[in-house]
Amino acid sequence: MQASSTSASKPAHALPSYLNAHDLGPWGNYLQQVDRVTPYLGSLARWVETLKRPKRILIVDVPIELDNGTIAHFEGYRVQHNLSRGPGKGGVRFHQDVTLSEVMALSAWMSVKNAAVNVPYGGAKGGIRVDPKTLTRGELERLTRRYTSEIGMMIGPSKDIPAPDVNTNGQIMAWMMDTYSMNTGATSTGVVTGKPVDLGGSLGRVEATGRGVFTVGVEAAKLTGLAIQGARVAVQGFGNVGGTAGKLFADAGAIVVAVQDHTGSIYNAKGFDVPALLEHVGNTGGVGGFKGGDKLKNEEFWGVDCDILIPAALEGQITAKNAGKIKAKMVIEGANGPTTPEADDILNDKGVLVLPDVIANAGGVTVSYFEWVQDFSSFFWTEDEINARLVRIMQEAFAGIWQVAQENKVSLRTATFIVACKRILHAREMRGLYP
Ligand SMILES: NC(=O)C1=CN([C@@H]2O[C@H](COP(=O)(O)OP(=O)(O)OC[C@H]3O[C@@H](n4cnc5c(N)ncnc54)[C@H](O)[C@@H]3O)[C@@H](O)[C@H]2O)C=CC1
Ligand SMILES: O=C(O)CCC(=O)C(=O)O
Repeated sequence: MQASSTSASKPAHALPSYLNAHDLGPWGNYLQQVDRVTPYLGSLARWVETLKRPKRILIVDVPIELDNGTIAHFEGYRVQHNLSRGPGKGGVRFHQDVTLSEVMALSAWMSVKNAAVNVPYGGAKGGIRVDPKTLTRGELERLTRRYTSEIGMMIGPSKDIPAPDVNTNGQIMAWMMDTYSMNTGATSTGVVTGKPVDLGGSLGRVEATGRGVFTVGVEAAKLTGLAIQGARVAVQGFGNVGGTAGKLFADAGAIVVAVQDHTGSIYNAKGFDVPALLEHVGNTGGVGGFKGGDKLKNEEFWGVDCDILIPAALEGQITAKNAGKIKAKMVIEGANGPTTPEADDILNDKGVLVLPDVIANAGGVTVSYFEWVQDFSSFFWTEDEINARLVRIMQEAFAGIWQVAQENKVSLRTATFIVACKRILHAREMRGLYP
């Protein structure tokens, strides 16, 4: 039977207007990545629309009293993109530029990442549109607690488990855990991960994302014949992820020649003293003003002569404008979504190997998974055990993705999406649609 003109003009998969546009910043970039994987999904392609719509979006008003007595209102979000493989999992970002499009994309990349390393989670992400550097400690605590109460209906150890992301850390997670526990009447350590070790946190979680970046970098270097000893490394973002990755590469004999963060860009052709740079960042809040190198213009950072480039700051940093300048042989995405689809194509055409976020920065959530498991059993592992398990999971996942990329002659990003999206959609298919 032929479709009627009404049903033909209104396809069953028409997207809600707020999800549709390819120019929706990070969410638009994510949609393009899904379009690229669809031809490789076989019969599961009929479920692909699932990936193009977040399951739940919560927008909350977060009012707090500032120290000066005024009431300030902040916009907060929690998005659960997909829950087919398990509870939602993903960090919380405090940043003045947070938008719904960004949180939607970050939650979707969590779904893909969690499936890529096969941890039993769906994908979620949260954020508050705030510059936390403008708040006092008391204001930050009140903001965190109010936000946690506002999203309380969505989170829980078996529902959705937040964790740290940009500008959030163990202290924020401790306040979130405490607020949720007070509201539910029972201490619930498993409601967030990335907590301080004394509150049910896991050894190794702080360094886990950077360690994962390093691990996949080493694996890819072995496969492509790039020597880590003496390799020149440039890092954008020298916080939790970039700082740890930079240190691990330096410890392995690489030289970190350029670093950029929100306070500026610096360069040292002989390589920075990375522990001294980390100490400077710890004391001053950024790399700007570090004496052990020369100042670099921010736009010059991308053209620095290096072998490995690690974007570890925010989305949309490598674009059609600067991708052509990149000299690195390998880009390891510590950040989520640092490369636009257009830049991806430019790098691919230049023969630059891109290790995509959805596998390269999966070390953090992998150790978050270990933390959650340890919290449930109240039995804690040694740091050596954690690091060994992390490295094994990252190596095995990366080897599988590498093979899929070779077999299908596709980029590592599309290969990671093939592996992950098949797992998500297979779970979706097996669960069925009706309650
Ligand atoms: N913390 C984690 O476990 C994970 C983080 N990620 C991703 O890694 C990236 C960095 O996160 P974290 O290191 O946790 O955050 P962080 O807050 O510790 O560090 C962020 C870094 O980005 C820099 N930055 C901010 N704006 C910048 C700008 N306009 N230009 C250059 N640098 C800028 C900051 O100066 C800082 O060095 C984010 O994309 C995050 O989503 C991914 C997986 C896990
Ligand atoms: O540790 C987690 O649960 C998630 C970390 C995160 O937000 C990410 O991988 O982007």
